[in-house]
Amino acid sequence: MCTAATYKTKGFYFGRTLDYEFSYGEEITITPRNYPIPFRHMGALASHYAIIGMAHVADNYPLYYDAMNEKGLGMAGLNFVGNAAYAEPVDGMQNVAQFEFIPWILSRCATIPEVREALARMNLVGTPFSPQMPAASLHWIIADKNEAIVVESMADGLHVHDDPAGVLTNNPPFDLQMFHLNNYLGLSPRQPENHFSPELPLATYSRGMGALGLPGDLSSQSRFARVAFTRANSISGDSEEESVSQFFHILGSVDQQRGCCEVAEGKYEITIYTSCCSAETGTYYYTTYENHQITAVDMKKEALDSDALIRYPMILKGEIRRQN
Ligand SMILES: C[C@H](CCC(=O)NCCS(=O)(=O)O)[C@H]1CC[C@H]2[C@@H]3[C@H](O)C[C@@H]4C[C@H](O)CC[C@]4(C)[C@H]3C[C@H](O)[C@]12C
Repeated sequence: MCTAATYKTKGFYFGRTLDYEFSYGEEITITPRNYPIPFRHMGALASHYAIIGMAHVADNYPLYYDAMNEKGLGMAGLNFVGNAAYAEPVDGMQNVAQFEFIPWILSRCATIPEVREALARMNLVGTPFSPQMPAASLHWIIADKNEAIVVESMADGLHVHDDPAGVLTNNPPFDLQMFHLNNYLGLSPRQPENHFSPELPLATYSRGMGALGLPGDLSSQSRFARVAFTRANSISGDSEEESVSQFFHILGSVDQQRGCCEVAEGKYEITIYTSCCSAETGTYYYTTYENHQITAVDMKKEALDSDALIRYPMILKGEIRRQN
């Protein structure tokens, strides 16, 4: 399972949890402006916006999971198993393989209106990266500081949904996830009043009862509701530190602990990493399952006009700061 979210203070923040039972060996990867990005059905793009994100690099190609470009546009791919369906290449369209979707969008678009235009001439195809790496079944959240959208390629075509909740998890399809939120419209961060029956002596006995009924399990539908509630009611200061700290708390509401989600005998899905990209500073912040210290890679400190990928392995292990 995975969860992605946006967050706005004075700045704009975008990130995700990557929940799975194993890792592909991902690294924080910067694609500088002059790295020629090859496209299977279109040739290479010689120069473009710089991109920072989490990627598995194979044959010197950045297979991004989530990323942001230097204009502050963010994009993440999340599992959409059983629902994702990709098209065959079509003449006269921009045929984009699903593993190219993040670089294709982030290399050329600065805003969501530009993304909508690009999507109108795109055909998302199932061309695999390699025989060992078949097309992943994904759907995507794309966001700038003003709005978020979700892109789902299904058997009946490409769907582009507005995402006013600013979150995405996995199944079911996005329109059903949004509809399901109606079940929770009575929840509130404030204490509830007795609407049950004036004839019964009902009263609150604890703080936090306004959100009683928010689902606590790890299913994607429950995580969608939980993270949407947490994000919508989040309050923090405007500084980068306060915003980033709050962002990790928002995604912390759907953190997956080892042991709670068994996917096969003795195999457990966990939150392998959590990320937060800052649009203003071009920084990729992350934590890992064993490293709760927020670690940062700042793309503006790199030679962004270069032509070679810049890679930072994740710092996987944290340290306990001892006070005595
Ligand atoms: C497994 C990851 C998604 C995690 C997730 O959503 N888990 C939820 C599980 S469930 O639905 O709730 O069961 C996805 C996100 C990005 C994916 C990777 C990226 O798409 C980049 C390449 C794409 C290639 O086609 C396949 C390998 C790959 C390297 C992908 C492997 C894998 O499918 C990743 C890592």
